[in-house]
Amino acid sequence: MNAESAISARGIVRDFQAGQSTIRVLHGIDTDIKAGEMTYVVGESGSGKTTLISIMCGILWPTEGDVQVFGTDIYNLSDSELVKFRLNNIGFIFQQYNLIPSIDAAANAAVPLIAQGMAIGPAREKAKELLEKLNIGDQANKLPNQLSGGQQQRVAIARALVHQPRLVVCDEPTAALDASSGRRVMDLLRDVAVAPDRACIIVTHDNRIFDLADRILVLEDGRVTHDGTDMPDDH
Ligand SMILES: Nc1ncnc2c1ncn2[C@@H]1O[C@H](COP(=O)(O)OP(=O)(O)OP(=O)(O)O)[C@@H](O)[C@H]1O
Repeated sequence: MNAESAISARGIVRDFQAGQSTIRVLHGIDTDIKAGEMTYVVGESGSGKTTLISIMCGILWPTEGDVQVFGTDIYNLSDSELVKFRLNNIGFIFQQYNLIPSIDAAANAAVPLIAQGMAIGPAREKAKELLEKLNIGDQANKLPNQLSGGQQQRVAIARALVHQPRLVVCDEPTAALDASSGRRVMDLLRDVAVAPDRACIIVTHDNRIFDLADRILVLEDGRVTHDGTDMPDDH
């Protein structure tokens, strides 16, 4: 692994069972995600983007291959070590927000801090600061089902960033948001997630934010076909 890599993925293969047959979704991916950068993963629907980022952030086991995150070989950890590693180092924003329905927005956003042992009062305060930055501070005491889709997404974003993880991994973080909320989310992601010892990976189809990428990986049928600072001409 080179010195500035946040993630080093080697020989990543992932198969899924579909009835009697096996489908190979990732075909031996070798890539490094650099620290200090916002890396986008783009590609057509079904090209394997969600599968790849799920493997990179320790929530989906590769069929073959190794992933190092900040020098830790995550799939060689025990289950409990991996849970702890994720809690301390990784923030996720997935398309399903997975908010806890029975607790309010501030408590949902505070979950990682509470899981790390912080008392509820200060954890809620920290969570509220992020909700303010995301322009939903006034929704802090509402339950998820009292919030719009875009507001729920911002609570999920606050939850992913509240413990200042070294790696933030996002699947379509701006999909449910209007242009100005989307920009605010991207600014916040850059503030929290882009630093010399941190990294951020974003899967997106949102061409309103393509200009914000430091680096773009294009996936086609489970292979990386472009790795550069700009979008390839045919996208
Ligand atoms: N749990 C699973 N079981 C079987 N097949 C799966 C599973 N998860 C993903 N796949 C298949 O793997 C392929 C890649 O899926 P993936 O979700 O990674 O693509 P994607 O590029 O993120 O797509 P999208 O942009 O639509 O979210 C698809 O053909 C999908 O049907």
